[in-house]
Amino acid sequence: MPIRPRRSVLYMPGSNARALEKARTLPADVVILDLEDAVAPDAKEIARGQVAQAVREGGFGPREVVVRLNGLDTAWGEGDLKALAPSGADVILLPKVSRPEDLLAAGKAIAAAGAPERTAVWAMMETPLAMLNAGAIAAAAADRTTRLSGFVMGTNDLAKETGARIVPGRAPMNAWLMTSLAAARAHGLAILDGVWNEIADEAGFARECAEARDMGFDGKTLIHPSQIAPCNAAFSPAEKEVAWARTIIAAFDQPENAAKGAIQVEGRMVERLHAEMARKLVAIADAIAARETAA
Ligand SMILES: CC(C)(COP(=O)(O)OP(=O)(O)OC[C@H]1O[C@@H](n2cnc3c(N)ncnc32)[C@H](O)[C@@H]1OP(=O)(O)O)[C@@H](O)C(=O)NCCC(=O)NCCSC(=O)C[C@H](O)C(=O)O
Ligand SMILES: [Mg+2]
Repeated sequence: MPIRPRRSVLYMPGSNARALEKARTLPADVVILDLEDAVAPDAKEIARGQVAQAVREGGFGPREVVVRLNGLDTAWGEGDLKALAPSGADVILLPKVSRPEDLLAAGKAIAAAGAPERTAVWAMMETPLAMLNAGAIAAAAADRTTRLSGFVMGTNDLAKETGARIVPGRAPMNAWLMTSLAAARAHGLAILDGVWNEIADEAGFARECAEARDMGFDGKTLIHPSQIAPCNAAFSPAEKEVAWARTIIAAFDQPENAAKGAIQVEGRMVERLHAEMARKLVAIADAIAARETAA
């Protein structure tokens, strides 16, 4: 699979026509057109129609287009599936996945509703059961009928369902975040951090982006356009990091190092696993550069 930057992942309510229009021009790497919790029950049908039309019309350029459906066990799930599965969205995001069986059933329903093969599935990790089943849910990716290729943390629902508070540093949630992350990586999935609700608290947001990057998330889900630029900055490798990665790669490419497992570069011990990490970092930096020159 080609490496895609997924630094900034902006939710927008499917009922908000202005936001859907703006999605085509904002510098987010991924847009999530939401039919679930951002949309009031009275607006569900309008939102479904608007999102289906927006995805069909296209015009999102390099942005990955994700549609979040209502739960397939809700009054709107089946209608959402019929309208959105064949739309050509890059990803269908399923809310409140709690067990691997949820993904197996959804995969069948998505195929039956006419989704093209290229449409992938991401799972919202946002229930207490999902935290207990994270490894088994991620392992469902081995069954290709699930189409599973990513996790999205739902920290608002986790707070609601567990009573854990969302506090600076997120100590009450760190075990869940890191367990979900390990589960995702064990099975080759992308994983995105939850949202920061305090739109006006820019310093707090920057701190949480840096934490999420250091924890290993690919990017962070967002709720407002003002969060895109700082999020992109936090999840882009710094020039110094890219230069160091290139130095490591070049060092291992030297003929005298061809048979060595560990070498010294500029006073530091570097192993072949560091060269692998360096290649990944350079690939993501190149993908970001390509994204930023695109529309
Ligand atoms: C939070 C908001 C309701 C705030 O809206 P508003 O007060 O209208 O914001 P502004 O006046 O500052 O808007 C300025 C302009 O930006 C556009 N805008 C705002 N938000 C978005 C957006 N998300 N995407 C695209 N464009 C957006 C406005 O239209 C204005 O445009 P212009 O007319 O040109 O000036 C609102 O930001 C919002 O609805 N945010 C998204 C909420 C959402 O999607 N929530 C669901 C996901 S969060 C979640 O719960 C995740 C998970 O499930 C969990 O459990 O944790
Ligand atoms: Mg949620």
